[in-house]
Amino acid sequence: MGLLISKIWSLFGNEEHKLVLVGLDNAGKTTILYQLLLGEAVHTRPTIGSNVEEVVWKNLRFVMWDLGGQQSLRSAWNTYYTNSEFVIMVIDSTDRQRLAISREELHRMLTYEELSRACLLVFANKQDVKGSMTAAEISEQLDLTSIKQHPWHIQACCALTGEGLHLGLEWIASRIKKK
Ligand SMILES: Nc1nc2c(ncn2[C@@H]2O[C@H](COP(=O)(O)OP(=O)(O)OP(=O)(O)O)[C@@H](O)[C@H]2O)c(=O)[nH]1
Ligand SMILES: [Mg+2]
Repeated sequence: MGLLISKIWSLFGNEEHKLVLVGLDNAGKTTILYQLLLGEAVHTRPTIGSNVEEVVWKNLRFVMWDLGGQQSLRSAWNTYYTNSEFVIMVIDSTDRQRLAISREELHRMLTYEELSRACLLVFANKQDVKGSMTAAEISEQLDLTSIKQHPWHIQACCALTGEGLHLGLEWIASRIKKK
């Protein structure tokens, strides 16, 4: 009965979906969060701790946790994992040098029991910058095809204009429907 009620409840779009935005410092997580919330690029500062906002899109309600990506803050990411349905990893597509660090952080993160049922969306951000890596290149460097336990998807985007962000949300919505 409880399950039936929650299913009907979700049909009306009243269910909240928890997402965590992770990625190295300067990747563009906070810019993405506020672009989705406000439809504009805001001026950001490095996040110390986290930002949390409710983003309503179509008939879906997301609670988005944007976590600080500086090295000293990454060890605290796991304190946000409980009940997260989606992990959004944001990559600065201009930052070739630190892609290996992103790969390590990503694969370490996916070993957490709290995320065993989570889906992964990777945003290949900063596509407006000339010479930035393509989503295909990033996918290969992050070794995404080795991820078998989590549905995943990579989406090229530009947080400054918002281009690509809603395509990412479309994928998330498609995963919610499959649940
Ligand atoms: N050119 C370009 N710059 C971007 C884009 N997205 C974000 N930026 C810039 O990148 C810088 C860092 O953005 P933030 O959103 O603060 O990065 P963050 O991932 O939240 O960083 P931390 O909070 O330190 O983890 C800012 O100067 C943004 O304006 C993008 O798509 N293109
Ligand atoms: Mg930030």
